[in-house]
Amino acid sequence: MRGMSCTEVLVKILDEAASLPAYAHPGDAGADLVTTQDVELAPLTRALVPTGISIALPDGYVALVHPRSGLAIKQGLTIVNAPGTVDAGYRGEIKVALYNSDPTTPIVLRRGDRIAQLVIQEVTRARFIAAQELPGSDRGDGGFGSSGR
Ligand SMILES: O=c1ccn([C@H]2C[C@H](O)[C@@H](COP(=O)(O)OP(=O)(O)OP(=O)(O)O)O2)c(=O)[nH]1
Ligand SMILES: [Mg+2]
Repeated sequence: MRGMSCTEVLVKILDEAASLPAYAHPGDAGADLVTTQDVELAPLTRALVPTGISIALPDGYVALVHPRSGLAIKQGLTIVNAPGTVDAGYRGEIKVALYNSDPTTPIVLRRGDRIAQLVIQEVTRARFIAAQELPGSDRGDGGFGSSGR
């Protein structure tokens, strides 16, 4: 069986509460990110939360900031712009736009809590070419439920 490929990514730690993104299990796609701030999210509010790291991705890669499903299901914690896009050239601190989707219960996060996960992926860039006509396809312009439930 083919193993998962592995790419070196330089990480700068910016805060004492931060650490290298960590995979909980061998084979995991998502490496957990922590918050370096205490955060209290009132119901139906959002906040941009620092992770205490910046990274240098090789060209041709992207880091996607995904929610953690446990926090999402148990507390309603999600990410407004999920998945967040960290461009290869970005050298600033990675931040997470957290959202408390629960209508009644605040969410309390403590410095060092794992709040999101980073998925590293190879990407293709397009050379966009303006065209008057597009080649036909089986789907055509059907979408938005056109195939039925
Ligand atoms: O969840 C996220 C999303 C983005 N970023 C950082 C890295 C990314 O490279 C940069 C810009 O993100 P994006 O392109 O999504 O935001 P924008 O609103 O288009 O801003 P910009 O004009 O800076 O591209 O912000 C994060 O730290 N976390
Ligand atoms: Mg942008």
